[in-house]
Amino acid sequence: MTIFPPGLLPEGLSDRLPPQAEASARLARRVLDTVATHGYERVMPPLAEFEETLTQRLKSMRAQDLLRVVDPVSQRTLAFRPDMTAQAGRIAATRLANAPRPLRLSYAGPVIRLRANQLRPERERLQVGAELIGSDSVAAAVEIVNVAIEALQAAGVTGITIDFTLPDLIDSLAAGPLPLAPDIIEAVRTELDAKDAGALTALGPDAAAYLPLIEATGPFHAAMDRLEAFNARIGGAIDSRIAGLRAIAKPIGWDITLTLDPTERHGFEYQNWFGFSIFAEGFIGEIGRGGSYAIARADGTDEPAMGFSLYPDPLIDAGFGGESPKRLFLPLGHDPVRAADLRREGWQTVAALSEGEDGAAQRCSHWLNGADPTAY
Ligand SMILES: N[C@@H](Cc1c[nH]c[nH+]1)C(=O)O
Repeated sequence: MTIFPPGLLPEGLSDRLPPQAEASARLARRVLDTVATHGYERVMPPLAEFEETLTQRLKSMRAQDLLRVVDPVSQRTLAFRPDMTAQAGRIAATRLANAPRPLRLSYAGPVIRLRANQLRPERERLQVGAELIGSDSVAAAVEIVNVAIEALQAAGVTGITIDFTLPDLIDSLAAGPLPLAPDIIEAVRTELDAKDAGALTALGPDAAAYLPLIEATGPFHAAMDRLEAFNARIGGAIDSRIAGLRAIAKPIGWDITLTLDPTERHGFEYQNWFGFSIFAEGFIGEIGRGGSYAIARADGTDEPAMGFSLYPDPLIDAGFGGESPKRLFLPLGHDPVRAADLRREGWQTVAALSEGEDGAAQRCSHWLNGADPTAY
């Protein structure tokens, strides 16, 4: 039998220790508090569900991304949640089906994926987010993007970039003004993703019609001009998308960098007309994502929704959410009434249990010297 070293954890799973564990909770709290000021109310779905209920609700949530286990009790396959958006959708479609719309829900908790991605080796990540259920309008997008920005700013994040995308653009163009044979749609998507103009042209004239989309990428205003030129060439087929993007961008503060990548689809498996990625200066990869999507109702119809999720772990690693608490050592024989007063004033106290303990070694900045906290 293999003996496991007691400190060994499965690949991609790890502990958060002091002080990061507290920083993580604090950061989640700040985001939840910010979204609460905009009317979003918290739900706490379970860590695992029946695999079917997770995959059914959101179109194209792929079963192969899920970490699954067979439940000995129900004999059914359970899956750890990879994304709480699907669970908020399930709650909205079932237990809160009759709650008035729009329904504003928020959530925070760990999510688990089968495989880590190249940028981050963790399979478990903290996800904090908000979902606006009942609308996927431009007004809903404006609210969601701005609430996401405000939540990050409340957490102390600066240098924010929002990258807009139109996740179902290729599908809708292919079904309308720029027809593509079904067997080349995927190849067109791949080459647009790779921004490989040569390979796109090589797929034939139908595919080459999509070339201008490669150019319509980059800083928002310049990229939008190129997207508009493309739109003019296809008879205004994406007028409403363009108007929508412009309206969403308009109220965003000058301190936020806006970019456009209309064909970006990485991470947008279920979003439809609108998607966005959030980046922060100094961090590789996105720290959040959001967009519009459809939730399947029990009667088979769809309900529109819009939301965002943040993945704050890289921020926590970088020290966001950290605060140096005022930590006070209480020597043996201290005055407990005074200590209680000081706790009410915001001190964290560490009481000696035996003679000869060292408060500084307990990471205390001060010790209680009579009635006065005294710095070490
Ligand atoms: N949950 C999605 C983002 C999202 C929230 N709501 C809509 N989209 C993600 O993590 O990629």
